[in-house]
Amino acid sequence: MTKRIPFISGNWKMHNTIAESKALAKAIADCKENKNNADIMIAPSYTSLAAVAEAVKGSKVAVAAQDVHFEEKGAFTSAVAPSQIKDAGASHVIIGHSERRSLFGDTDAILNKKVAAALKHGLTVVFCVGETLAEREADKTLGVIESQLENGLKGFTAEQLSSMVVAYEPVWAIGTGKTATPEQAQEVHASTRKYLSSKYGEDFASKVRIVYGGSVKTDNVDAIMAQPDVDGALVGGQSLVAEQFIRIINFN
Ligand SMILES: O=C[C@H](O)COP(=O)(O)O
Repeated sequence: MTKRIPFISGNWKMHNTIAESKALAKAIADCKENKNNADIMIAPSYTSLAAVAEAVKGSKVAVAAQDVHFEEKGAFTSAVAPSQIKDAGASHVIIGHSERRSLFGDTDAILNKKVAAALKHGLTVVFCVGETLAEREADKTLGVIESQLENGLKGFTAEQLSSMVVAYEPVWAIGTGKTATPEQAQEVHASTRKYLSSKYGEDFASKVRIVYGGSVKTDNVDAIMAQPDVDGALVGGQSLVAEQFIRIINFN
């Protein structure tokens, strides 16, 4: 079995001033404790991207934007282009977060264009999928996730997607304190890997990292990370406190 490097990421959402972001980023970058040798990524607000990229320079911490627009440049008030994200020092981008899907109208078709734009500029894509509570209760979870992957990633080859990370984030577990049980997470991760294998081949599926997000905390990360198909975490709330995020990076 391929050994996948754990991927522990923090999505700071709409939090922190530039000064606060710099301090948090520095505290994470300066911490030499990384016993799982995990890849680490943090996603500050656009306003803090450049300062955070500067603060973590030379460390193992990668910087991500929380979204990207698909156009190269032009009259798109408030949008940020992939080249601008790169220019600010980010190497990664989160695409398809459920808050983007539900609050800002990002459809599968829009997300597909965002993935294309990000890949064109060499950004590593963290592609988010996940079901709502109603969808889970209607037993539609696996179908919903397959359709988000199918439509969001339409047209790309395994080679193009080779650096992509998939984040499974059940919408009902985000910021609610409700976490999927390790078994629930494992079930979805395993079925997602199976789907990716049927689409992009076994080699791709054995290497792609599928991370879990949704109320990951210091007290549940160990059990979640113990699941064979869970390769990391996308952490919201607890990524805003250096001590907690560092504990999550150093899961047991
Ligand atoms: O991107 C992160 C997720 O939305 C999880 O957020 P949370 O850890 O606050 O539930």
